[in-house]
Amino acid sequence: MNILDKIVADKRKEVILKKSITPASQLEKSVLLDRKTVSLAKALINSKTGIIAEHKRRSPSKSVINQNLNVEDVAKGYEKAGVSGMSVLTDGKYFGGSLEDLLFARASVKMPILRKEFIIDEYQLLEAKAYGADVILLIAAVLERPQIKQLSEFAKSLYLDVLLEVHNEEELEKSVMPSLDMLGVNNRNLKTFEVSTNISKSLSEKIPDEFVKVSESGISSVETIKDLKNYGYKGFLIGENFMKTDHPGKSAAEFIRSLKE
Ligand SMILES: O=P(O)(O)OC[C@@H](O)[C@@H](O)c1c[nH]c2ccccc12
Repeated sequence: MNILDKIVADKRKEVILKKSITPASQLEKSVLLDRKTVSLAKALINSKTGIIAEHKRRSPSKSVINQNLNVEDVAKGYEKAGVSGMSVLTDGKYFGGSLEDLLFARASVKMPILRKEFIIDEYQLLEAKAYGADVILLIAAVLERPQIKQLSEFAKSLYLDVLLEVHNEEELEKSVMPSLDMLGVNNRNLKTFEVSTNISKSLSEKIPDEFVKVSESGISSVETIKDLKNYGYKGFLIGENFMKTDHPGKSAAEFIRSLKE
């Protein structure tokens, strides 16, 4: 079994257990469920830089990245740096994140927040909204087209933006539908962890113009972003490059400063 299959198998068990503790009907009563969301897609269209900065403590590919930070400080630092949005990993077992991280990030900043999670069930979308997310991620590698349709339409009914992530042409072709807002190309293969920003370049022309294009993972230089902008990318998801430092907010601020030069 590859790592992605393992993560998803664990996620299915997790969702079943969570539903038995907190039923969906209870999540629907969350005070945050009526919250007005802010659109990441719109923020990216209106941004010169388009950085989406991630909170990620560890990952299966890198193990520990940074366990010493406070999510509220990271969120405030990113917002001060002028990023377009923040991504918060909520998977606990493989990424060391939690829904509490999402909630604390939400309480600290006004910018759009993405719940970075392996979504396989509508229940997780209710959770996303209930804990303060504005945007959800759907990963084409772990979903069939009918599920993508069902989950993205449910997300839209909650006024959440949808970022659909692909890694190859086949995933892109099976996924395109009107209920998506942004199409993300993951430069990292989630099964092998190989990283190459060339994947963003080669897939760019196959992404229909109505979707905001986002390039995800393995981005550590301003030059890479300047290059990817020529291929129509408006959003750039960066995790490790900021999180490996003692002050992710400060490194994001420096990064954005040099991107503007
Ligand atoms: O830390 P990086 O290489 O800058 O990558 C960030 C983000 O793209 C990555 O964490 C990610 C992209 N898609 C995912 C899906 C699940 C978990 C994590 C991810």
